Amino acid sequence: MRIDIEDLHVAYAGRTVVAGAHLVAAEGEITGLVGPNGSGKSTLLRAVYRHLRPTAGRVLLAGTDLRELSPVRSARHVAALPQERGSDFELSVREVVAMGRTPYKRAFAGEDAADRDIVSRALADVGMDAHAGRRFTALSGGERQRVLLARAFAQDPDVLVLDEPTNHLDIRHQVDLLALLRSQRRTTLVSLHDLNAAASVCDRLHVLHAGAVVASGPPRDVLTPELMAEVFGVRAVVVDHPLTGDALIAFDHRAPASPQAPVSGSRPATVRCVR
Ligand SMILES: Nc1ncnc2c1ncn2[C@@H]1O[C@H](COP(=O)(O)OP(=O)(O)OP(=O)(O)O)[C@@H](O)[C@H]1O
Repeated sequence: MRIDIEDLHVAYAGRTVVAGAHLVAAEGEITGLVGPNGSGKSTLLRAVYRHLRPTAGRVLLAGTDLRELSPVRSARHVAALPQERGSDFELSVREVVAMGRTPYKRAFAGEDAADRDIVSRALADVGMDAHAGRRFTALSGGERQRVLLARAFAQDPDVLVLDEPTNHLDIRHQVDLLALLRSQRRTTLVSLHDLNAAASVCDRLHVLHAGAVVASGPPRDVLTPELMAEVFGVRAVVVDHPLTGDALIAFDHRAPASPQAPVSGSRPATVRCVR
């Protein structure tokens, strides 16, 4: 199922932080959302997984406004890894992952064999099967992250919405997770800070800046040195990755592109939208 975001506006207490965003997450593709701190990535994703109500515009799931679906019906289609990584579950790891089956259960119905299989597979997919009996609150940040991803997988959604899923993960678990997302071929909308990870895993990228989408397209078309300077305020060159051939962004970690960071409320003048 595809997601269409049309003229989306989202505000906190009257302050608009996503202003007229348009983007498509195509069926079966990995669509990446990148942008500086505070550019509105999490806010946009919160509107997609219905944590926030847009002040204007729409989020369409296969052509239907998400708001027309009941919360249970939309939870069967869209699962999220939010940035709020619930630390207050006094539950075992397995119980947290089993919460992903809730949209399919009648009130007070227990797990059946199919649910147990799905939960076990989700735990194995994130490499947390050996920890199934542990208390969620006793896990490390990266382990919690993987359990919450397993909960999203257990929801068996058509669309995955992932806010910084590689946060806290060591490099091997980052690589495993990104490979898993690619192999699933599910419609995935994912925010990522690591632009090299985004370049290698995403079919298309959308760059958010000051609440607006300022560039969209295949990673190699979008992640240019000019965009890196104007949107992120850093110097970089883009080369071919010697192992994979993907775009590899080599940053100058010694000096920014300009003495001051880009002002978060102002949009770059010259970034070109690639469609
Ligand atoms: N719960 C909130 N209440 C009020 N303002 C908020 C809230 N959450 C975020 N904001 C503000 O909205 C703007 C966009 O924040 P958002 O978290 O969407 O950005 P982001 O691109 O995900 O940032 P980051 O890369 O730092 O995670 C920021 O100015 C932020 O301060």
